[in-house]
Order: sequence, then structure tokens, then C-alpha cells
Amino acid sequence: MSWRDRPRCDETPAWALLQAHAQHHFSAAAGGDAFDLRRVFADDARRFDDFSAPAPHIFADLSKNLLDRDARALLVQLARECRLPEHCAAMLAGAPVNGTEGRAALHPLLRLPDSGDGKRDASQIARSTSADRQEMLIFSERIRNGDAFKDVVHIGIGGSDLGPRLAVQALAPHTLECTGARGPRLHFVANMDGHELDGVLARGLDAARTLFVIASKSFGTAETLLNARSATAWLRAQGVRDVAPHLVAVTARPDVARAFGVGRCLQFADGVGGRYSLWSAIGLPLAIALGADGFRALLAGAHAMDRHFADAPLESNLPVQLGLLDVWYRNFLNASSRCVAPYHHGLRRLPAYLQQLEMESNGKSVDARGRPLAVASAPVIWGEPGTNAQHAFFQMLHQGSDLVPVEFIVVSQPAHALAGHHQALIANALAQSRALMLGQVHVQPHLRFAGNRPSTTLLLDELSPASLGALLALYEHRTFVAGSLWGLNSFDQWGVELGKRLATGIEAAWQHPTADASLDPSSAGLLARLRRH
Ligand SMILES: O=P(O)(O)OC[C@H]1O[C@H](O)[C@H](O)[C@@H](O)[C@@H]1O
Repeated sequence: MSWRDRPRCDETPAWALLQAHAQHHFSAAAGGDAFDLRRVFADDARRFDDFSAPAPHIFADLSKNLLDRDARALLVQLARECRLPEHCAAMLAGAPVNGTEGRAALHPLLRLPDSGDGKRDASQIARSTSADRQEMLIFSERIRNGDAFKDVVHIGIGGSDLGPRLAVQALAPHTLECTGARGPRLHFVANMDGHELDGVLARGLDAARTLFVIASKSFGTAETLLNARSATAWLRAQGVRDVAPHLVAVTARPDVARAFGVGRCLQFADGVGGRYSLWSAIGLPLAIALGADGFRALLAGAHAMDRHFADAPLESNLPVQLGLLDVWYRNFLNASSRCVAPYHHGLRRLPAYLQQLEMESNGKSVDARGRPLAVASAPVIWGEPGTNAQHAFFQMLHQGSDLVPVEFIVVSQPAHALAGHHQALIANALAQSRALMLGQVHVQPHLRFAGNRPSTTLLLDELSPASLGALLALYEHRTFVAGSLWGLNSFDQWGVELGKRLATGIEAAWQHPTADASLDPSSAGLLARLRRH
């Protein structure tokens, strides 16, 4: 049987076994026998070791999850019955796993290292991917080390923004800004809300020495084109006659970008999905900030995770174990969301990045064969960095009515030397996961904490280009694992199209009130009020 004909999770024998297991051991109806983290730790001295999973650059403690050995074994059985290993091998080999768009998911190929002699011992697509990367890195080094540009403004949205923005923030101590090296300042603009571009242009940019990077896979995204047009108009208004040298496109559609009037095009393959594109020329601002070696280190970290995903047995394969855990919580324990709490200021945009990665990939209700799903898919991903989050929504995590698995991300080595901060930060992360698990008995109801609330802790030695690469690749593959079991195509995103189309109609109706008749009464009423201002 090929990966195309794989059964969906709810069609397997393991699914029914998992349902029975969850009902007998994990539901309130199981009464005193229900799984309790405090009891299993007391009964099992080996639980931490047994439920820990080392992977490249990351150590994962899964022991504080609502999961026992039987459930874990059944989940692995489920993965086998769903032919996950075959699907994974097909995706990594560049098979056309994105059926509705008739293409592969090429992001792991972007991370393949060059072979020793400088040539790639790989397919034609891998070789052209390598050539694209080479071209981007030569360009980024020129911008980084040259004098032509003092400011680089990266314009892009969704996958053409979230990855580079997150990575530049996360790796700030390694970038130009913090190492004191010469080089341009970096700015990001995503929203079509003019406040964002206006705010960047107001930072004292000298038009003659400003480069705009227009990052759009399709080169057809409304927000990006609007910002790119306004940037071009600004250059002209500031007296720049020849704007083309100030505009570089990063795109899979160089034909469209050239027609726009850019002076330079950096290309990447159509088979690289937007939310998986940090590793391509979309990473240009990161390459400028880090330098070519730093960018290659990011790719190497991600590649190490790719190898782990491809080679490690399912039982000790971290992306597989996390993806299975996601299915377990979503479908057997009915958790409708997962909270991500990075205890590192550099990872403050990670929840936003993961929202696109996981919810755009797996927020679907039909399977890859077009059949309605019989089970729930992607949970809501949400979060904020610790310790800020503790002073906002952790109340709900500790005493609210919903089951929310929490993911703590902790980094051992800080990149600052301020006394006392790091230990206090880490102590808080560990304390929160302990508090969720232990709870508190108290005579007063409002001071009671039920406890037995689950969490995972991902531990990184340091936040380096390599460890960030590994972390993001881990999340990509975990998302693929859950999507594969749900039977989804995790690589398309048709759900974003309808709203875009309707926006065009509303924009037209703004100018022509007679067109209001084509709108529903609520939208027409709101538009009428808005027009008055
Ligand atoms: O890179 P672009 O083609 O401009 O696309 C930017 C973003 O917009 C789309 O609507 C999708 O939702 C995203 O997956 C994509 O990353």
C-alpha cells in the first residue's frame, strides 16, 4: 500500500483501542482509578527518564503529560497503522504530498548540506535549490558588508514575515545590531494598515540609502503589493529617480516581480510552502543580520532535526512523539487548545509563528481525499512569553474549567550577563509546571488548585542559529505528523481565499454605495457608518 492510500486515524483498529483506554483510565468516569500525575510519579521512579526524549539541540521532558505507557504504545501502533513512516519518507523525498496544489513540500530539501566538493549529490530540484541559496547568500553578504544601504525594510506577510521576523528577534545577540558590526538596520512591515509602514518610514530613513525587500511567494498578496507601492511612491517623493536598485523581490514568481519594476529578483521553488519558507531566500533579512555562516548554521540545525525525524524509531522520535501527543489530547482528552509559553524574550513571537504553522496547516475539516473529517483537527495555539504570561492568563491554566496542555520552552544559557535574572526566570518556568501538576488542597474553595494539569518542557542549551533551526523544524514535523494521522493535506490553505475575495468586493462598494445592495444587512450597515467618517 502506498502513502497515498493510507488509512485515516479513525479507520484503524488502534483508534478504537485508544478510545477504550482513554475512557477507562483518563475520564472522570474512571473515578479513583483515573490517571493522576502525582500518583504515577510516586509509583514510578523511572517516569522522568522513560518519558524524556533527547533530539538534536533539544531535550524534551514529556513526563508531566496525561499519558501512560499503554496509551503511548497504542499511539505508536496508530502511527504504524496510518502508515506514518511511509508518508514521512515520501514527504522528505519530495513526493507530491500536497495533492490539491499538485506539488511536493520541499522545505526539508532547502536544508540539505552542500557536499564536500561544493556540488550537491542530489536531484535536480535539490541542485537548483542550492543555487538559489548560493545566490541569496552572495547578495546578503553584499548588503551586509557594503556601504550602499543603511536601512533594509522587509515587506511581506504570513509566511513571508513571521519566520524571518521571529528568527531575527530570537537571534538578536548574534546579529549586526548587537555584535556592533557594521551593516544596515533591519525593519519589518507586514500589515496593510498604513500605521506600520508609516512608523518605519518615520525612523529617520534616508531614501537614497534604503533597500526594500518585497517578499511574496505569489507576488500577488494584497497587503504586500500595497506596501510595496507605497514604498516606491515614498522613494520617488524623497527624490530617488531610479527606484529599481532600491527594490529587491524574493518570490517564486520572478516574472510578476519584474513587471512590478524591481531591480533584482531572488527566487525560490514553488514547492516551498509560505509557512515553511524561512529556509529559502525568504530568510534574506536573517542572512543579512547573521551573515552567511550563521544562516547556514540555522539550516544545519534544521537538517539535524530532519535526520532525526527520518531515522529515529517512532518510540524515540521527538516530532513523532509530540505529534502523537497532540492527537491524544485533541481527540481522546478533548483539549481544544494548546498554550505555548517560551521563557525567552527572543522567542516572544513564537506563538504567532506557530499559529500560522499549525492552524493554517491542520485547521481543516475535509481529508486529503475530500471526505469530511470524523474527528476534530488542529487545536487553537496560543501563548505569550513567560513570565509575562503568568501575570495575564495563567490564572485560567491553574483554576479554569478547560484542559489546556502547556508547552514550556526553556533555554539553559542566557545571552546576557545581568545577575539574578536567568535563575529567576528558569525557577518560574519550573515552578509553573510543578504548580500545574501538584495543585493545592485548601479548606477555602477559591484557594484550591485541582492539579494534575499537563505540561511539556522543551529544553535548549542555548538559543543559537542551530538550535533555533532544530526547534522550528521540530514544530514543522510535529505538525506534519498530526496532520498525517488526521488524513489531511497539511500543505494547502484554501481557507484563506474566500475572505480575500470578499474584501475586493467591499473595497469596491466603499466607492459605490449602490453596490451595498449586494452585501448582507450587517456588512452594509457597518459600511454605511464607516463612510460617514
Ligand atoms: O508570500 P505570499 O504569496 O505573499 O503569501 C503570504 C501569505 O498569504 C497567504 O494568504 C497565506 O495565508 C499564507 O500561507 C502566505 O504565507
